[in-house]
Amino acid sequence: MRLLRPRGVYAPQEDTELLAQAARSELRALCEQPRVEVLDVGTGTGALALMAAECGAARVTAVDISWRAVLAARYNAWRLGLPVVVRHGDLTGPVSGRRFDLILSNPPYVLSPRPLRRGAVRTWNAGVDGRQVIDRLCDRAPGMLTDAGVLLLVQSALSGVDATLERLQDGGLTARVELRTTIPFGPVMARHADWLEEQGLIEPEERKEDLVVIRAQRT
Ligand SMILES: C[S@@+](CC[C@H](N)C(=O)[O-])C[C@H]1O[C@@H](n2cnc3c(N)ncnc32)[C@H](O)[C@@H]1O
Repeated sequence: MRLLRPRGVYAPQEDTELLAQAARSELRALCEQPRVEVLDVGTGTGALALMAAECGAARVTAVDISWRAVLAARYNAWRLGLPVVVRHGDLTGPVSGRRFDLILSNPPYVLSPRPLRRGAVRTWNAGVDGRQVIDRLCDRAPGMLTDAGVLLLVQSALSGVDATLERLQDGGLTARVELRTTIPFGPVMARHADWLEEQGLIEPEERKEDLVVIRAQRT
Protein backbone atom coordinates (compact mmCIF):
# COMPACT_ATOMS: atom_id res chain seq x y z
CA MET A 1 0.00 0.00 0.00
CA ARG A 2 1.30 3.46 -0.85
CA LEU A 3 0.46 5.62 2.15
CA LEU A 4 0.77 9.30 2.89
CA ARG A 5 3.17 9.71 5.81
CA PRO A 6 3.64 13.29 6.99
CA ARG A 7 6.72 14.15 9.05
CA GLY A 8 6.36 13.01 12.64
CA VAL A 9 4.07 10.09 11.75
CA TYR A 10 5.57 6.60 12.19
CA ALA A 11 6.68 4.98 8.93
CA PRO A 12 5.43 1.37 8.79
CA GLN A 13 8.42 -0.90 9.30
CA GLU A 14 9.48 -4.38 10.45
CA ASP A 15 7.25 -4.32 13.54
CA THR A 16 4.26 -3.22 11.46
CA GLU A 17 4.94 -6.02 8.95
CA LEU A 18 5.35 -8.69 11.65
CA LEU A 19 2.06 -7.71 13.26
CA ALA A 20 0.37 -7.59 9.84
CA GLN A 21 1.58 -11.14 9.19
CA ALA A 22 -0.03 -12.40 12.41
CA ALA A 23 -3.16 -10.32 11.81
CA ARG A 24 -3.69 -11.61 8.27
CA SER A 25 -3.95 -15.23 9.40
CA GLU A 26 -6.26 -14.22 12.26
CA LEU A 27 -8.45 -12.22 9.86
CA ARG A 28 -8.67 -15.07 7.34
CA ALA A 29 -10.55 -17.13 9.94
CA LEU A 30 -12.45 -14.22 11.50
CA CYS A 31 -13.78 -12.63 8.34
CA GLU A 32 -15.83 -15.71 7.50
CA GLN A 33 -18.13 -14.49 10.27
CA PRO A 34 -20.47 -11.53 9.73
CA ARG A 35 -19.92 -8.13 11.36
CA VAL A 36 -16.33 -8.59 12.53
CA GLU A 37 -15.11 -5.56 14.52
CA VAL A 38 -11.42 -4.64 14.57
CA LEU A 39 -9.61 -1.97 16.61
CA ASP A 40 -6.12 -0.67 15.81
CA VAL A 41 -4.60 1.18 18.79
CA GLY A 42 -1.85 3.65 17.82
CA THR A 43 -2.61 3.55 14.12
CA GLY A 44 0.02 5.97 12.73
CA THR A 45 -0.52 6.07 8.96
CA GLY A 46 -3.40 3.60 9.39
CA ALA A 47 -1.42 0.76 7.77
CA LEU A 48 -2.75 -2.05 9.99
CA ALA A 49 -6.34 -0.77 10.13
CA LEU A 50 -6.39 -0.42 6.35
CA MET A 51 -5.04 -3.94 5.94
CA ALA A 52 -7.84 -5.23 8.19
CA ALA A 53 -10.46 -3.40 6.13
CA GLU A 54 -8.90 -4.74 2.92
CA CYS A 55 -9.07 -8.27 4.38
CA GLY A 56 -12.82 -7.84 4.76
CA ALA A 57 -13.39 -6.82 8.39
CA ALA A 58 -16.87 -5.27 8.52
CA ARG A 59 -16.08 -2.44 10.90
CA VAL A 60 -12.58 -1.12 11.55
CA THR A 61 -11.82 1.61 14.06
CA ALA A 62 -8.39 3.15 14.53
CA VAL A 63 -7.17 5.41 17.34
CA ASP A 64 -4.11 7.61 17.72
CA ILE A 65 -3.06 10.22 20.24
CA SER A 66 -1.38 12.29 17.52
CA TRP A 67 -3.63 14.54 15.44
CA ARG A 68 -1.11 14.39 12.63
CA ALA A 69 -1.42 10.58 12.56
CA VAL A 70 -5.24 10.75 12.76
CA LEU A 71 -5.41 13.09 9.77
CA ALA A 72 -2.91 10.99 7.78
CA ALA A 73 -4.83 7.77 8.50
CA ARG A 74 -8.16 9.43 7.58
CA TYR A 75 -6.65 10.67 4.32
CA ASN A 76 -5.17 7.24 3.53
CA ALA A 77 -8.52 5.53 4.17
CA TRP A 78 -10.34 8.03 1.95
CA ARG A 79 -7.77 7.75 -0.87
CA LEU A 80 -7.90 3.93 -0.82
CA GLY A 81 -11.69 3.88 -0.46
CA LEU A 82 -11.50 1.69 2.66
CA PRO A 83 -14.08 1.99 5.45
CA VAL A 84 -11.92 2.83 8.48
CA VAL A 85 -13.12 5.22 11.19
CA VAL A 86 -10.17 7.05 12.74
CA ARG A 87 -10.60 8.60 16.20
CA HIS A 88 -8.30 10.89 18.16
CA GLY A 89 -7.49 10.02 21.75
CA ASP A 90 -5.57 8.06 24.34
CA LEU A 91 -5.45 4.29 23.82
CA THR A 92 -8.99 2.86 23.92
CA GLY A 93 -10.56 6.00 25.42
CA PRO A 94 -12.48 7.05 22.28
CA VAL A 95 -14.09 3.57 21.99
CA SER A 96 -14.72 2.82 25.65
CA GLY A 97 -17.75 0.59 26.22
CA ARG A 98 -17.32 -1.16 22.86
CA ARG A 99 -16.02 -4.71 22.32
CA PHE A 100 -13.88 -5.99 19.47
CA ASP A 101 -13.21 -9.35 17.83
CA LEU A 102 -9.64 -8.35 17.09
CA ILE A 103 -7.50 -5.66 18.72
CA LEU A 104 -4.21 -4.84 17.01
CA SER A 105 -1.49 -2.67 18.46
CA ASN A 106 2.04 -1.67 17.58
CA PRO A 107 2.47 0.65 20.57
CA PRO A 108 5.52 2.70 21.51
CA TYR A 109 7.85 0.18 23.20
CA VAL A 110 11.35 1.62 22.86
CA LEU A 111 13.25 1.93 26.15
CA SER A 112 14.62 5.42 26.49
CA PRO A 113 16.44 7.41 29.16
CA ARG A 114 14.57 10.51 27.95
CA PRO A 115 11.31 11.55 29.60
CA LEU A 116 8.12 11.11 27.60
CA ARG A 117 7.34 14.26 25.65
CA ARG A 118 4.89 15.49 23.11
CA GLY A 119 5.80 15.39 19.43
CA ALA A 120 7.39 12.82 17.16
CA VAL A 121 9.24 10.93 19.94
CA ARG A 122 5.83 9.85 21.22
CA THR A 123 5.62 7.46 18.25
CA TRP A 124 8.29 5.25 19.82
CA ASN A 125 9.39 6.49 23.28
CA ALA A 126 7.99 4.28 26.05
CA GLY A 127 10.08 5.41 29.02
CA VAL A 128 12.97 3.77 30.86
CA ASP A 129 11.40 0.30 30.92
CA GLY A 130 9.66 0.53 27.54
CA ARG A 131 6.34 -0.31 29.16
CA GLN A 132 4.56 2.99 29.70
CA VAL A 133 1.99 2.32 26.99
CA ILE A 134 2.09 -1.51 26.88
CA ASP A 135 1.11 -1.91 30.55
CA ARG A 136 -1.91 0.36 30.19
CA LEU A 137 -2.98 -1.46 27.05
CA CYS A 138 -2.64 -4.88 28.75
CA ASP A 139 -4.86 -3.63 31.58
CA ARG A 140 -7.58 -2.34 29.24
CA ALA A 141 -7.63 -5.06 26.57
CA PRO A 142 -9.45 -7.81 28.52
CA GLY A 143 -12.49 -5.57 29.02
CA MET A 144 -12.63 -4.65 25.34
CA LEU A 145 -12.60 -8.09 23.73
CA THR A 146 -15.67 -10.09 22.69
CA ASP A 147 -15.97 -13.57 24.19
CA ALA A 148 -13.71 -15.12 21.53
CA GLY A 149 -11.85 -11.86 20.86
CA VAL A 150 -8.10 -11.78 20.22
CA LEU A 151 -5.44 -9.19 21.05
CA LEU A 152 -2.31 -9.08 18.88
CA LEU A 153 0.45 -6.84 20.18
CA VAL A 154 3.98 -6.35 18.85
CA GLN A 155 6.92 -5.25 21.01
CA SER A 156 10.65 -5.57 21.43
CA ALA A 157 11.86 -8.42 23.65
CA LEU A 158 13.93 -5.74 25.41
CA SER A 159 10.69 -4.29 26.82
CA GLY A 160 9.85 -7.46 28.73
CA VAL A 161 7.90 -10.24 27.05
CA ASP A 162 7.22 -12.10 30.31
CA ALA A 163 5.91 -8.89 31.89
CA THR A 164 3.38 -8.56 29.05
CA LEU A 165 2.33 -12.22 29.20
CA GLU A 166 1.87 -12.06 32.98
CA ARG A 167 -0.09 -8.83 32.86
CA LEU A 168 -2.47 -10.22 30.23
CA GLN A 169 -2.84 -13.46 32.19
CA ASP A 170 -3.64 -11.42 35.32
CA GLY A 171 -6.46 -9.88 33.27
CA GLY A 172 -7.91 -13.34 32.58
CA LEU A 173 -6.49 -13.88 29.09
CA THR A 174 -4.47 -16.79 27.74
CA ALA A 175 -1.35 -15.24 26.26
CA ARG A 176 1.54 -16.61 24.24
CA VAL A 177 4.29 -15.55 21.85
CA GLU A 178 2.91 -16.01 18.33
CA LEU A 179 5.77 -14.74 16.13
CA ARG A 180 9.37 -13.71 16.74
CA THR A 181 12.04 -12.27 14.49
CA THR A 182 15.47 -10.71 14.99
CA ILE A 183 16.26 -7.37 13.37
CA PRO A 184 19.32 -5.10 13.42
CA PHE A 185 18.98 -1.91 15.48
CA GLY A 186 17.38 0.95 13.58
CA PRO A 187 18.56 4.55 14.05
CA VAL A 188 16.64 5.13 17.31
CA MET A 189 17.91 1.96 19.00
CA ALA A 190 21.43 2.60 17.73
CA ARG A 191 21.36 6.01 19.45
CA HIS A 192 20.40 4.31 22.73
CA ALA A 193 22.82 1.38 22.43
CA ASP A 194 25.39 2.74 24.92
CA TRP A 195 22.69 3.40 27.49
CA LEU A 196 21.18 -0.09 26.94
CA GLU A 197 24.66 -1.56 27.46
CA GLU A 198 25.07 0.42 30.71
CA GLN A 199 21.73 -0.97 31.89
CA GLY A 200 22.97 -4.50 31.15
CA LEU A 201 20.10 -5.03 28.71
CA ILE A 202 22.31 -5.89 25.75
CA GLU A 203 25.75 -7.45 25.41
CA PRO A 204 28.67 -5.18 24.48
CA GLU A 205 28.57 -4.45 20.75
CA GLU A 206 25.20 -6.22 20.41
CA ARG A 207 23.22 -4.21 17.92
CA LYS A 208 20.14 -6.32 17.28
CA GLU A 209 16.85 -7.03 19.02
CA ASP A 210 14.03 -9.55 18.86
CA LEU A 211 10.58 -8.36 17.86
CA VAL A 212 7.75 -10.43 19.25
CA VAL A 213 4.03 -10.65 18.46
CA ILE A 214 1.99 -11.62 21.50
CA ARG A 215 -1.44 -13.20 21.04
CA ALA A 216 -3.93 -13.10 23.88
CA GLN A 217 -7.45 -14.48 24.07
CA ARG A 218 -10.08 -14.88 26.74
CA THR A 219 -9.83 -18.34 28.34
C1 LIG B 1 5.16 2.49 16.77
S1 LIG B 1 3.92 3.58 16.13
C2 LIG B 1 2.92 2.41 15.20
C3 LIG B 1 2.14 3.02 14.07
C4 LIG B 1 1.40 2.01 13.18
N1 LIG B 1 0.46 1.22 13.92
C5 LIG B 1 2.37 1.11 12.46
O1 LIG B 1 2.55 -0.04 12.89
O2 LIG B 1 2.96 1.55 11.45
C6 LIG B 1 2.96 3.90 17.60
C7 LIG B 1 1.77 4.83 17.40
O3 LIG B 1 1.07 4.93 18.65
C8 LIG B 1 0.65 6.26 18.85
N2 LIG B 1 0.48 6.45 20.30
C9 LIG B 1 1.43 6.66 21.24
N3 LIG B 1 0.88 6.75 22.47
C10 LIG B 1 -0.45 6.58 22.28
C11 LIG B 1 -1.58 6.57 23.17
N4 LIG B 1 -1.42 6.75 24.49
N5 LIG B 1 -2.81 6.39 22.65
C12 LIG B 1 -2.99 6.22 21.30
N6 LIG B 1 -1.96 6.22 20.42
C13 LIG B 1 -0.72 6.39 20.90
C14 LIG B 1 1.74 7.11 18.23
O4 LIG B 1 1.29 8.41 17.90
C15 LIG B 1 2.11 6.25 17.00
O5 LIG B 1 1.36 6.63 15.89
